[in-house]
Amino acid sequence: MRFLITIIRKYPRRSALTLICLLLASIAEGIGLLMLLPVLSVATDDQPQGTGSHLFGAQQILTQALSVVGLKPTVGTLLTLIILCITVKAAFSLLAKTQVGYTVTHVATDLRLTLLRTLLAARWEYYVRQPIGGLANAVGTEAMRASMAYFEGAKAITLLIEAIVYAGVAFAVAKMATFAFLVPGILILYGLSYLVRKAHRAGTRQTKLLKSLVAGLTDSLQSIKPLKAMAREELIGPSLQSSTKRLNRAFQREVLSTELLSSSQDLTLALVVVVGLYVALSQWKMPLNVVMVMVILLARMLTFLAKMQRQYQKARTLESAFWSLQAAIDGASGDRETESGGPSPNLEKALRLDKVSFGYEKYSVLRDASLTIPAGSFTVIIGPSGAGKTTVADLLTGLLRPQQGRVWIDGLPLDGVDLRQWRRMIGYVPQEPFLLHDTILRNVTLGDPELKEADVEAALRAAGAWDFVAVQPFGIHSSVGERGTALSGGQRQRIAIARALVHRPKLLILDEVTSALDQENTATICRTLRGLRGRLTILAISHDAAVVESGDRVYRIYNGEASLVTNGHDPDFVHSEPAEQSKSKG
Ligand SMILES: Nc1ncnc2c1ncn2[C@@H]1O[C@H](COP(=O)(O)OP(=O)(O)OP(=O)(O)O)[C@@H](O)[C@H]1O
Repeated sequence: MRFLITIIRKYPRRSALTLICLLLASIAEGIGLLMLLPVLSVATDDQPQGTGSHLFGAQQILTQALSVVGLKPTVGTLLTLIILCITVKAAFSLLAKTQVGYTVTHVATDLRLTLLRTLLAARWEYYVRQPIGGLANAVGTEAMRASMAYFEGAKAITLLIEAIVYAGVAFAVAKMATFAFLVPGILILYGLSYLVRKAHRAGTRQTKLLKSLVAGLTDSLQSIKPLKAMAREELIGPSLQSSTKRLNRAFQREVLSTELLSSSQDLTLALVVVVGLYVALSQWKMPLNVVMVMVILLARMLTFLAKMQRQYQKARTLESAFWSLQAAIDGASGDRETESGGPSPNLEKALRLDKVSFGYEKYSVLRDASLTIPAGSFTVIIGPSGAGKTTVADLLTGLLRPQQGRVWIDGLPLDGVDLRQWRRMIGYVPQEPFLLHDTILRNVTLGDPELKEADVEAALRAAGAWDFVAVQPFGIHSSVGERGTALSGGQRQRIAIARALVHRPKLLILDEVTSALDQENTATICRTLRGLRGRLTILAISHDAAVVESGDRVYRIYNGEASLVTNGHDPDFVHSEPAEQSKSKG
């Protein structure tokens, strides 16, 4: 199984230790079982009759081995040795199982950590294409199922080793009988392997359905408020219910395959044992003590093989979760953001878009667009909806890369600077600010331990948020609720502005931040922004006349181009803004 080999390769030392322990445990068990032969011989006084006897080979080796260490093969000695073997087997089994258990937790944890690491290192375009619920499902459910697949697979290997050791011991006692049991047993298991494939297909289906169900549910719950307000929540019900029912059918198919395999094995392998017993006693006239030992050995060997097949079936059912998660990791690492590792920019002169062209697939958004944002200025970008204003901001932060042209920070091209350092200088407030289900304090600091409560208060005051924060039951320690639903839209926006300001950025980007604010709060924000002018560079995307009037440079994005509007204080310009949709086909 490819996925087991992949995991074994990933943890070579632990896997080797597990395999060695399993082998030693099985050998100890095999020796213990082999000692049953002389015990039975001594107890029944049925001594081997020369080299032709079934018992002779194995028993003679044992007797000789005992005499080497000065032991006589009495019942007492042999039983003591059997107990010793069982103890050794238990000790090695414990060690092996502990290693398997540790590896299981490592598999889940390492897969989660790898996915999280690659996700955080991925480019912005990657997230745009991903259903977020699918990624959450990968970190939660798929990592768990993948580690369980390894657990079941490791158990299958354990059982296979035990079956091989039993077969070896049985071979040492009676070759023909072992062969006669083994061949039909293996053929039967091979015949039943179609049930393993069926379970695998059911497991693959479950993995796909679980992913789409969680992705669908996450999407729906994120937009539950308008759906409930319009009494449309039942519209999302049918698709989620249908996925749940299909998932149930996939589970049923798995249960059916599992139970069919188990029952078919019980029936057919019991037949093999009964027929074998009959042939050994009546046809081959084997001595009773040999037959007793052989029945123990071969029945257990077949049981191990049957159990091994059932464990393998479980591993195959869960395996698809591992590949699905691995595909998510590969996808994210394929879209890894490249780090140029260049110099840190400073933004002392200007930020420039120089003849930049950018488009999404067939849509051309910007064509040869150029604009300059002088350091310390308050620049406003206006333009019709869909013109490409947010795209300009994304190009400046390096979230998107120009298909033609360049972005410059002073004299440095953006693709040649240390991108992380550049972004650390930016305070960004998106059009739809997100809040964590946490306190106001944590929403502002995002857990940055260097930020003190005094910094947070100052940022909240600058964002015009202090008035409402101060009257919250626990002040900055009050919770904002799920995605900030305990606050009004305008309050959420001001918390997001405080978050952007708290680390004292060099460039502040505000994307329609006053859209949910009343005149008074808009005026507060504008006052704050005017006060900040000169100390940092501000880029505001806005349709709001108050913001436009506060800016000292205004650019209009229209028809893929950026044109400098001479004066942001000219109210006529705002009102004469073209209303047409500017999205143009490339
Ligand atoms: N990930 C994407 N994939 C495909 N097209 C996109 C994507 N993001 C944006 N677009 C398209 O690019 C164009 C510019 O989008 P952008 O968000 O920059 O516009 P905008 O001027 O900020 O609009 P608004 O004022 O409505 O926010 C739009 O036509 C939009 O549909």
